[in-house]
Amino acid sequence: MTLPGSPHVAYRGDTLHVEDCALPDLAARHGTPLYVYSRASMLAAVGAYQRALAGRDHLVCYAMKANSNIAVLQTFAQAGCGFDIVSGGELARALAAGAEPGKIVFSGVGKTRAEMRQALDAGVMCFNVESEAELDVLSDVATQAGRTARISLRVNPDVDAGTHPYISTGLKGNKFGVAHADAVKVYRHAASLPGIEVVGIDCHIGSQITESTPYLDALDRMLDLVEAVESHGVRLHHLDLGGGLGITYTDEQPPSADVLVAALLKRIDERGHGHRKILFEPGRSLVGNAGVLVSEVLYLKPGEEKNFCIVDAAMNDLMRPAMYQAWMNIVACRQSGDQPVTYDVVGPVCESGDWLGRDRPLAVKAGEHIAVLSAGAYSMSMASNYNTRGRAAEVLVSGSQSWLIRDREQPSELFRGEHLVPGG
Ligand SMILES: Cc1ncc(COP(=O)(O)O)c(C=O)c1O
Ligand SMILES: N[C@@H](CCCC[NH3+])C(=O)O
Repeated sequence: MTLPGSPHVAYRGDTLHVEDCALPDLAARHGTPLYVYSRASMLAAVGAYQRALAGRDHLVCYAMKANSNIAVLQTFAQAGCGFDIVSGGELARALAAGAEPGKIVFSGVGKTRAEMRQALDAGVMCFNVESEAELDVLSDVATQAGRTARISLRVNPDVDAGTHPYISTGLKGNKFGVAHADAVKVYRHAASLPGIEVVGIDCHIGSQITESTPYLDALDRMLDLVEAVESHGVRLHHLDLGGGLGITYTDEQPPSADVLVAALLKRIDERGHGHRKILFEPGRSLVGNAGVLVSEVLYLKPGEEKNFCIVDAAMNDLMRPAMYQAWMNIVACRQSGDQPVTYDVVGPVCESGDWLGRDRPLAVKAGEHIAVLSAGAYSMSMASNYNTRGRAAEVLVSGSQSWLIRDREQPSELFRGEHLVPGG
């Protein structure tokens, strides 16, 4: 039976599989909560971008904040991707996974001097600079290091991405990027600074975007700027169109990556910019539908107003429902013929906000497993240790093969760096 999301996550008979691996078997082998990812799903997703960009100078930089397990990064590095990073920690992870430094772009509004130095020493392709103040500091750090920082400005195009306010980034009121109206001035300043080489322009308007129109509007605003900047003699070699393409959690129908990229390339060509290198920074659309979170049903608790299905995964494992009221599909790993009951699916954490799904029809018993679908992006990467809960294990699947790509965190690891005070 097919489910919304990835074709690689599907029922075979009554049992939910990721590719050829049955989820109850993986749960029995590795315990729960357990994240399971389909490699074929990730490769298909990145392939759609790459095919649409074939024949032109391009780079798909996976926005690794979506899912930063090093085996996931390795998968994308081997597929030819670069990476969009936002911290020194992400740089270290990307390099550990085999990323080519020359394919890394460094985004983020609050890069520290130490992170800038680390990235310069590694030889990243480009810093996506988000303010004039950051530009001055980067010039200083690069000059002191005797290096040149290649930069693009992240421009805030003031376009409404039509998504959740917490994940919209391209409006005037957002903290991200340089205001469109200031960009020419800031580019001219950049071009005058020692240790700085201007190489591109960048924009990222938000996440879980389900329409092409905001992208086309932002692109037009960017191309206007490119023309204005170049009229002042500052050359821009690449256009980085950011990430943000949405996925299907339930009934959303975002454009496919092929369709979106084709529409953007058409506009770029029509406006005479087809010679430029094109970058994208997709995160969610490469990994979101590739992952599931498998959890064991601990207790079924009938209530006066609600029935609760208490599972062993909680908001610390998967924060999206609590944080954004995000709706994520929850299904039984083994379908039974029993009549479904409507439950709030909740975890063991001591917060009323600790829920994974509300009012969900499920036919499950204690000891059986449920799976939260489309949990490959912003799920494990946002997990915390709240309530001193070790983070989940992770498994990568390819066909009938599976690899444990992250051990379950043990309680002793959680207070390893803490210290008792003397004489207490
Ligand atoms: C600068 C930047 N690039 C790329 C992304 C990836 O976004 P998404 O996962 O929605 O594709 C993000 C996160 O929204 C971002 O902040
Ligand atoms: N964490 C958000 C997306 C954030 C995008 C970060 N730039 C989500 O789960 O939807």
